Amino acid sequence: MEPTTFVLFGATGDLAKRKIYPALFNLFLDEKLPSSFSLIGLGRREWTDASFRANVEQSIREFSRRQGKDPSFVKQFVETFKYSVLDIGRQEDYVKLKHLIEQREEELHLPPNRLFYLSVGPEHFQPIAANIQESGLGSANGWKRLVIEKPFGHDLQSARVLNEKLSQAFTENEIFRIDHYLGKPMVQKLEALQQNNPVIQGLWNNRHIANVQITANETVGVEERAGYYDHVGALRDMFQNHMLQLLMMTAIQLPRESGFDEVQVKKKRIMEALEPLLKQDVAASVIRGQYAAGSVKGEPVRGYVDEPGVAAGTMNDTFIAAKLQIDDYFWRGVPFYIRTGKRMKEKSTRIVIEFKEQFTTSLTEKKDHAEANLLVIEMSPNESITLQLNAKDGSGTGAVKPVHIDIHPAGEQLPEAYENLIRDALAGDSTFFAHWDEVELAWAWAQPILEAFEENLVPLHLYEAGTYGPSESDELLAQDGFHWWFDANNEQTNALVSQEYSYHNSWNTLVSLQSTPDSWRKSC
Ligand SMILES: NC(=O)C1=CN([C@@H]2O[C@H](COP(=O)(O)OP(=O)(O)OC[C@H]3O[C@@H](n4cnc5c(N)ncnc54)[C@H](OP(=O)(O)O)[C@@H]3O)[C@@H](O)[C@H]2O)C=CC1
Ligand SMILES: O=C1O[C@H](COP(=O)(O)O)[C@@H](O)[C@H](O)[C@H]1O
Repeated sequence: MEPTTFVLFGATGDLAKRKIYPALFNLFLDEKLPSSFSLIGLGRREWTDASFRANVEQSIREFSRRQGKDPSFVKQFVETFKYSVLDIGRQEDYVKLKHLIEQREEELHLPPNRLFYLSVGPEHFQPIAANIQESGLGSANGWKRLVIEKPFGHDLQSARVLNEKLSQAFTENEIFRIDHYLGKPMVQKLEALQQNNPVIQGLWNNRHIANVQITANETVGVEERAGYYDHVGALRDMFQNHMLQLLMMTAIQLPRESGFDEVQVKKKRIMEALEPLLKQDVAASVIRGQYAAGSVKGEPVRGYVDEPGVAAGTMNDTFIAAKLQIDDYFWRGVPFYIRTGKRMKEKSTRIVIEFKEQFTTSLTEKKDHAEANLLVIEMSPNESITLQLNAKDGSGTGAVKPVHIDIHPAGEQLPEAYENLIRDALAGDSTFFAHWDEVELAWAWAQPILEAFEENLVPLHLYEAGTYGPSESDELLAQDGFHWWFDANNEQTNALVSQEYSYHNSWNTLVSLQSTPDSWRKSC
C-alpha cells in the first residue's frame, strides 16, 4: 500500500470516535495500514495534538474489539497523529492545513498521496471539496481521494446537484462513497460464494429461484437522531442505499474472473432493469409503517410520535417493505421482497433465497412435508450461511425432514465493515463503494415512492413496537403465495428453528468463502 496522509474532517465527532479510529487501529495491529502513514485530524474544537491523541486513545479503549491488547500498541499507533483547528467555511484554515500536510510529508518522507475523509454532515461535502481544490491541497504531485459518508443527497435532484459539484474537484475514480453495508464481511463473501461454487452459480436464476427476501430489522428506535431521521425516514435512511445495494449484490451474475469494472457495470445493469414504479401504483407494492408504543426485549418503549425531537403529527416512515422485480434474462418473474424497520422484534439482517419446489408432487408434498430449499445469508446478529435441504429422517417411516448445512466463520474474528472499507480506500479499490451510476439509479427508482409518501398516496400503517411490522407487509408476500421466513410468529418457519440434523462445517471446507477474489480488486 502506498504511503498516505489521511486527512480527517470531523475528527472530533461521533463517527470518528465509534468507527474510524477503532477501524484504523485494528488495521494497524493487522499491519494493513501503509508502512508510512500520517493522520491529521480536523475540527473546530480547540484541541492540541496531545488532547487529540488522548481522545483517540480513549475511543479505542471504548470501541475497539482489540481493547485488551497491550496499551503500548495504542500509544505507538497515535504517536504521530496531528490535530489542526479548521472551520470548514474559512479559507485561511485550508492554507494552514496545506502547510501542515507539506511539513509532515517532508518530515516523514511521504509522497503527496492524500486521502480526504469527510466525517461531517452532508451540508459540508461540497464546500470542503471546493476548498480542497481552491487551496491547492488537491493539486500536489501524488494521488488524491475523497471518502464521503452518507447521506448522498436527499432525493434525485439534490443528489445530482451534489455530484455535479463534487465532480468539479474530484473525478469519479477519486470519489469513494461509503455504504457501510458493502463493507460487511458477509456481503463481501456473497459473490465469492457464487463465483467459487458452480452448483450455486447454476441455480442463481429464475428457473430455480422462487423469490428473494432481504431483511434489515432493528430493535432500536430513532434514539437521539430525531433531528436527522424525522426528515429522512426508513426509505432514505436504509432503503435507497443499503437495501438496494444488497439487492444489487444478490442479483449480480459474475463469472469467476470478473474484474472490478465488470462488477460496476453489472450492478448498474441490475438497477437499469429494476422495474420502475409509477407514483399512482406505489401503494400496490410498497408498505409504509411507523412504530407505535410496545415492548422490545421485554422493555416497554414509546411510540415514534412520542420520541423527543419528532415533529407533532409526523407521517415519517420507520418501516418500509416493498416488492421489486428485475426485468432481465436471469430474474424475470422472481419477486424480491425487501423490508427494513426500527423497533422490530429482533435485530436481524439477512438474505433468504427460496428455491422453487420443482420436483414435488402432490403425493410427496402431503406425505413427506418437504420444506423449501433455502439459502440463508445471515449478516446480523450472527454471520453464517445456511443451506436447507431435505433428507430422509432415518426413522424408517420414509419421512422427509429438513437438514441444514451451516457454514460459520469458526473461530475467525471477522473485520468490521469500516475496517474493510478504509483498507480498500487506502488501497484505491472502489469495488465495495457506491458508484455514482448506482446511486443515481437508486434515487431515480425511489423518487416516485418519495413523492407518493409526500402526497399521502400510500397509507401509513402503525405497528406495535417489538413486532415484525404491519401485517400488510405479510400480505404483500401472501398474495403471491409466500411468507417472510424466520419471523417467529410464522409457524411455517418452525421447521428450520427446530432442526434435527445439522451438518456443521468449518468455514473453509464446504465452500471457498474465505476471501474475495483478487480479480475483483482494482488498484488505481
Ligand atoms: N455517527 C454515526 O454512527 C454515523 C454517521 N454517519 C455520517 O457521518 C457524518 C458525521 O457524523 P457524526 O460523526 O455522527 O456527526 P457529529 O455531529 O458527531 O460530528 C460532526 C463533526 O463535524 C465537525 N464539524 C461540524 N461543523 C463544522 C465546521 N463548520 N467546521 C469544521 N468542522 C465541523 C465537528 O467538529 P467540531 O464539533 O469540533 O466543530 C465534528 O467533528 C455524517 O455525514 C453522518 O451522516 C454515517 C453513518 C453512521
Ligand atoms: O446507516 C444506518 O445504518 C444503521 C444500521 O446499521 P447496522 O449495520 O447496525 O445494520 C441504522 O441504525 C441507521 O439508522 C442508518 O443511518
